Amino acid sequence: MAPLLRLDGVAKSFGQVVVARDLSLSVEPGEALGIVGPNGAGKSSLFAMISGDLRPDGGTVWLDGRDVTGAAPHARTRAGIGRTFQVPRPFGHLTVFENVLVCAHQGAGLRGRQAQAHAMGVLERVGLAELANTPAGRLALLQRKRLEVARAVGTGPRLLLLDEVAGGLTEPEVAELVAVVRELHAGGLGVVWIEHVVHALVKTVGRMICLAGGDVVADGEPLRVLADQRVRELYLGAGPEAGAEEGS
Ligand SMILES: Nc1ncnc2c1ncn2[C@@H]1O[C@H](COP(=O)(O)OP(=O)(O)OP(=O)(O)O)[C@@H](O)[C@H]1O
Repeated sequence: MAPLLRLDGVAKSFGQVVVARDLSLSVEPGEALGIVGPNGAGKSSLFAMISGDLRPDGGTVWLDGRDVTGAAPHARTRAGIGRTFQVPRPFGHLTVFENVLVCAHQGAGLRGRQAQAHAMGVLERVGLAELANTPAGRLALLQRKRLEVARAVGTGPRLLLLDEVAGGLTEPEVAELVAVVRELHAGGLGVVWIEHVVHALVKTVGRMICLAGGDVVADGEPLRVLADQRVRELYLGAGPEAGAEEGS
C-alpha cells in the first residue's frame, strides 16, 4: 500500500534561507508523526508545501500514491489533507457550529442535513458541542485552538496537520488537547503535529523527526530523537523539555 503522504526530494528556499533541502519523508495511513525543530527550521513551510499553500522549488509531494505537487490547496483539502494554522483563522462573526459547517461544505463536500450532522459530530469529538452557538470571536484561547482543530477535522481529512496547537495553553489545557488529538488518531486519522510543547508530542505520536536548516537531522522513536546529541545541541537549554524524558 502507498504511504498516506510521501515527500520526495522536496526543496525550497527563500533567497539565502533554505527551508527544505532535498527533504524526503513518508507518513503511513493512521500514523502519528511529531515534528520538532528550532524556530525558523522550516516546519510551517513544510506544512504549507504539503497543503498546497507553498510551491516547492523541486521535488514531489504524494498523497495516497498520487502526485499532488501542483494541486491547489482546495483540491488537496478535498483529497484528504486538513490543516490548522499557527494563528487560528476562524470566521469571528460566525458561530462555532457555522465555522465547522463551512468546512464540511467546502472540504468534505457535504450538504444539508448530512453536513450539519457531520459538523455537530466533529464538535462533539473535540469537546465544543456546548459552545456550538457561540460566536467564534468570543472564544477563549483553548476553545479557539479546539475550533481550529475542529475546522481541520470538519473538512473530512485522512491526514490531519496540526501546527503548534498547544502553544500558549496552561498544562491542564495541554492535557485536554492531547486527549482530543489522541482520540482523533485512535479513530484512524493520520496525524502530523508540529509542536514546541514537546511533552504533548511524546504522549501522542509514535514517531518524531527533528528539522533544522531544511534537513531531517533525526527520525525515530520520540524519546530517542529527543535524546539525540544533535537535537539537544540545536535546542541548547531551550529544550527539549527535561520532563519529556520521563514522558511527563
Ligand atoms: N513567504 C516567505 N517569504 C520569505 N521568507 C519566509 C517565508 N516563509 C517563511 N520564511 C522564512 O523561512 C524560515 C522558516 O520559516 P518557517 O515558518 O517555516 O519556520 P518554523 O520552523 O515553522 O518556525 P517557528 O517554529 O518559529 O514557527 C524563516 O526564516 C522564515 O522567516
